[in-house]
Amino acid sequence: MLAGRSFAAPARQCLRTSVRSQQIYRPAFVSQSRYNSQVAKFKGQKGSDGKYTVTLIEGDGIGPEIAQSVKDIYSAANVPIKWESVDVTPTLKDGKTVIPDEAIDSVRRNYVALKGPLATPVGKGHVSLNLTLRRTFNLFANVRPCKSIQGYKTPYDNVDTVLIRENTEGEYSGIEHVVVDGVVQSIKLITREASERVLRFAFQYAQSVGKPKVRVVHKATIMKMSDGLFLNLGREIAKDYPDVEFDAELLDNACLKVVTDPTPYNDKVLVMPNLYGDILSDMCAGLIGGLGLTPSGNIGDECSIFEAVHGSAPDIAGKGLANPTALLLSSIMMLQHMGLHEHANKIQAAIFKTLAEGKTITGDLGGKSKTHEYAGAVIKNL
Ligand SMILES: NC(=O)C1=CN([C@@H]2O[C@H](COP(=O)(O)OP(=O)(O)OC[C@H]3O[C@@H](n4cnc5c(N)ncnc54)[C@H](O)[C@@H]3O)[C@@H](O)[C@H]2O)C=CC1
Ligand SMILES: O=C(O)CCC(=O)C(=O)O
Ligand SMILES: [Mg+2]
Repeated sequence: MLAGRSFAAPARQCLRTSVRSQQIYRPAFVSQSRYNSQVAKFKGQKGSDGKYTVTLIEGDGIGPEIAQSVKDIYSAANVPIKWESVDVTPTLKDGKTVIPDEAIDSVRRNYVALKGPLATPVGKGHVSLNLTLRRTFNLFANVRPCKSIQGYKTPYDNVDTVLIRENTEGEYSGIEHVVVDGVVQSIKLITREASERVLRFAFQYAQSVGKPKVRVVHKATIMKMSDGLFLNLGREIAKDYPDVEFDAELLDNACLKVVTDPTPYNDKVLVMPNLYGDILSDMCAGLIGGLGLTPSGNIGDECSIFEAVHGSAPDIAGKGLANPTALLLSSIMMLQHMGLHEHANKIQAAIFKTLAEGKTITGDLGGKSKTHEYAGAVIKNL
């Protein structure tokens, strides 16, 4: 049983099926020593009231509505967490748009944050605050698990994919300039350092959740140097993990195959450059019922920020229609990351029970319930 189990268990021990089945929403660390040092930090953060302080960025659009569900459920479940809400509305500093120092300091102090979606304007306007946060804290791996929800019928009953997205560079850096009028250049920056870091993370993640294979998803046929570097490093690093099988697949083919039949992807951890992970993770969400269901964790050495895969959903914001499950499952990843397994398991079970009952579910899943009604049903099932 997972509850109370330490990450300090040897990697091979983690391959036991009983543990594996419960680890889906749990991120792993690149090394046991890193995990141990993070847990030690969390433990050191426990206040005299027995509670841990966690930074909460409620975010834009549906953010405050779904964050409220998390707060209500956590309070009902007596999770020993005090939320420290911070505002990340960007300000101008030395002519640059920056996230306020109070927010940055809060995440640094608490080591862990739960984040609602942050909207990015198209074209002119501030740079993505999501990316700014990932870069500020060097959150190098974005773990995006996607698992079928029992009782919620989709064309596939057995989706269990895990995608790990390089989180700090690639096209997503948005390094662009006008060459001459009518010609713009966008630079895809790929470095050995960031690629190696996320690739090693993927192998160790595969070991810790008991998936026997790592697959690099790439387009090295076209981007021979950038994706070529990522792919070749994958091949090299695979030699250090002989118990994990390694292969590679072109991105376009992966898109076709995963929507045709996702089952062959269940035994693999997919690892890829930033933009590909962004797109493929929304596609995987579509396989299990949509963006209302898929969580993620941005993992770094010093801090980690957990957030849903989805954005601010302006089309339904402020109407009480949002499904808070994705943010809730992100918070489950967060609790596992903090070693609060018992609370994680209890809330996760209540979420899945509520979804399986199918009586009090939100519109995106074909139900009629409001966000707070669904949260209320989860609380009843705790
Ligand atoms: N990590 C983040 O904070 C992200 C932020 N964004 C930002 O979000 C904004 C809106 O982007 P969109 O392209 O509209 O993508 P979106 O993910 O916000 O919404 C796409 C579709 O999914 C639905 N949806 C998303 N989350 C849902 C939920 N929890 N419950 C029910 N339905 C849900 C929306 O109603 C919409 O129809 C943009 O400004 C974008 O930059 C987008 C993706 C991730
Ligand atoms: O930062 C943004 O605006 C989009 C981020 C996004 O789509 C993602 O992280 O999946
Ligand atoms: Mg995205």
